[in-house]
Amino acid sequence: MYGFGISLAHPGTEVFHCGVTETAVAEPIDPQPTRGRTSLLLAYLRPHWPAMLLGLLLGLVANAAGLATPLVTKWVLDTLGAGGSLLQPVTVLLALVIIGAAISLWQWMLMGGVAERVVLDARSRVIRRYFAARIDQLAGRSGGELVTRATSDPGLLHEASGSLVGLINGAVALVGTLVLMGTLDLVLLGTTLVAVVVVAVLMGLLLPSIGRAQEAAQESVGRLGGALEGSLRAIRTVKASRAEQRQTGLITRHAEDSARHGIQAARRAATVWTISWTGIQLAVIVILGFGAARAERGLIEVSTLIAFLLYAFQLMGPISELTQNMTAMQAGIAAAGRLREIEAIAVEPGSQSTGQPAPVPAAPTGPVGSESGGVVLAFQGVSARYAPGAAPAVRGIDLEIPRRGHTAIVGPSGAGKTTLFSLLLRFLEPEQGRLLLHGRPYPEHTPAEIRRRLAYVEQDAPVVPGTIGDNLRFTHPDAGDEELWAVLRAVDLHDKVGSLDLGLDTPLGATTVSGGERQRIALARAVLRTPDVLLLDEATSQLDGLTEAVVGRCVRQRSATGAVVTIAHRLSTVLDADQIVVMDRGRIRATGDHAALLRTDELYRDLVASLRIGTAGPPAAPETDRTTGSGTLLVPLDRLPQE
Ligand SMILES: Nc1ncnc2c1ncn2[C@@H]1O[C@H](COP(=O)(O)OP(=O)(O)OP(=O)(O)O)[C@@H](O)[C@H]1O
Repeated sequence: MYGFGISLAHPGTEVFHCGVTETAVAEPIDPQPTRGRTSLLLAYLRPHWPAMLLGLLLGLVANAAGLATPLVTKWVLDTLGAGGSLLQPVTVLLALVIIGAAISLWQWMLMGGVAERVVLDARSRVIRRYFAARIDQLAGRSGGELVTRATSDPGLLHEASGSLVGLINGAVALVGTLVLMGTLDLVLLGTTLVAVVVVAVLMGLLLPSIGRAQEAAQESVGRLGGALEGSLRAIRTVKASRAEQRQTGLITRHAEDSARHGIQAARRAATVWTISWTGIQLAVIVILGFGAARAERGLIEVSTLIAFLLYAFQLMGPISELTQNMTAMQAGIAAAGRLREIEAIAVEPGSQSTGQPAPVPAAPTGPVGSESGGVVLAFQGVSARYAPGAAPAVRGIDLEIPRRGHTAIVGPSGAGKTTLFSLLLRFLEPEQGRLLLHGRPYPEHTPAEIRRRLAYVEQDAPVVPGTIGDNLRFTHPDAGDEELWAVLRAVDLHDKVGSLDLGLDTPLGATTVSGGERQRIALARAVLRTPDVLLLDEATSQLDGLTEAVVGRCVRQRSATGAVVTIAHRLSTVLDADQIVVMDRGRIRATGDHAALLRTDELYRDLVASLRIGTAGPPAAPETDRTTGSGTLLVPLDRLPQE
C-alpha cells in the first residue's frame, strides 16, 4: 500500500558556470543545511497555503472520526453486554465511518489538485527562467540536464507537496491514538510505547539514508539525460566513428548507477517497513497476552481490551503516514534545491522570468536618434571575455557599421568574429568600452529592443520545431501567407514548397532538409520584414551553388537599402563587401575593401590564398579552417514526407 517510489532528488551539487558579472542573482546555493533546504521546498508550497490549510483541517476531522471509532465500538459492545438498544451506538458508528470516508475523499482530491498545481508552477518557472536566461548561463550546461530539471525534478514536488499536511496529520493521529489508549489502560499503553519507540528509533536511523540514496539516483538520471541528449545530437558522428557500443555502455552506466542507488533505497525502505509492521504486530500479540491476563483478573473489561487492540492496529496508519511523508519531503527538499539552482541562473536585463511574459515592445517606427549620422551600429573600444579570469575574446574593438552597405568580417578561427556578433546581439556584455545602436548606448535599450532591429542567421541555421510556415513566421508570428510566399520566392524555395501537398503546413524536422535548404529557410525568416541590420554568419560547409547564389543575391539586395554584416567564408561574399574587417587574435587588424587589403595586409592575402580566392581565377569551392559543428543533412526539401 505505502510504496516507496524510487524517487527523486538531487543535492544542489552543480557549480554554475558564471560568465559576465553584472547580475546579483547568480549566487551559488549551499546544498547542505537541511533547515535552509526545507525553506526552499516551503517556498514552492507557500502560494498554495489556503488549500493546504483546508486539506489539513479536513485531515484532522477525518482523523478525529477514525480515532472515535474504537471508542464507539466499545460503546456498542458495552451496550450489547448490558442488553440495551444498539440503535444509537450503531448509528453513530455508521455515521463516523461514512463521514470519515467522505472527508478523506474530499481531502484526497483537494491535495491531489494542490500537488499538480505545485508541479505546474515549478515547471513554468523553470521554463520561463530558461528563456529569460543569459546565453552564457545556459551554454555551459548540458541540454539533457536542463531538460531533466524542467521535467523530472518538478515531478518530485508532487508527493512532497502533501508531506507537510501529512506530517501534521500523522503526528496528531499518533498522539491522539496514544492518548486514547492511555485513557483505556495505562499498563497496556506502556507496552505499546516500547514498540513505538523502537520503531521510531529505527526509522530515524534509516530514513536519512533512504533520502540520500534517492538523491544519488536522481543525480545519475540527470547525468544520463545530459549524456544521452548530447550523443543523440551527434548520432551521425557516433555511428561514423563506430562508437555505438561505447556510447551505449557509457550512458547505460549512468542508468545502472541510478538503478543501484534506487535498489539501495528500495531495500532500506523495505527494511523500515518490515521492522515497523513486525514491531506493531509483536506489540499487538503482547497486548493481547497482557490484556487477556488483566481481563481475566477483572482489571479491565473485555470491551476495553478490544477497543485497545483496535487502536493498536490503527497505530500503523499514522506511523505509515509519518514515514511516507518524511520520505516524500526528503525527495522534495532535494528537488527544490535543484530547482532553486535554476532559479538562480542570471537573466537578461529587462526580462521577466518569474512573472508573466514580458510585454512586447512597440514595433520600430524608424531609426532611433539622428545623432548617429550614417552609422547604425558602433563599437567603441570594446573588450569582452566569456568568463572572469579567461583571456579576452576581443580587445579594443573600434568599428562602425554604416546604415547602408555590406560589411564582411574575415579572420582565422578563434579571431573573435562570432564574439562580435554575440556582442551586437547582446548575448555577451562588454567588459570595457560600449556599443551604440543609432547613436544610443546599448545599456539604454533592453536586449529585446536591440534584437528587434537586427535579423540574425546562425551559421548552423537551425530549424525550430513546427512546420515550414512556423519557421518562416518565427520572428513575426503575424506575417500573412502572401509575405511568406514572397520570401520563399526570394530564396528560390517557392516552387519546392509549392509542390508539397501541405505547402507551408509541411512539418519541418531538423533531419529532413539539406544544409543548403536549412540555410535558405533561415535566410527567408531573416529577410521577412528585415529590420535595420541583417547579421549573417555564413555556413562553412560546402553549400550548393544555388544556395550560394541566393545568399549573394539577398545580401546585395538588402545592402542596397540597409546594413548587412556577414561573417564571410566565401569568395563571392568577400568580393561583394563594401567594407572588409580583418580580425586576428581578438583585434581588428585592418579594414578596407578587397583590392586595398590585398595590397596592404599580409594576413588578408593569406586568408584569400587559403580560401583559394584568386583575384583572377574563378570562385573556388571554399575550404575553410573552420568546422561547422553541424552535419550536412541530405534529404532535399522536395522529398519531405508529404504529411
Ligand atoms: N562560449 C565561449 N566560452 C568561452 N570562450 C569562448 C566561447 N566562445 C568563444 N570563445 C573563445 O573566444 C575566442 C574568440 O572566439 P570566436 O568564436 O569569436 O572566434 P571566431 O573568429 O568566430 O572563430 P571561428 O571562426 O572558429 O568560429 C576564442 O579564443 C574562443 O575560444
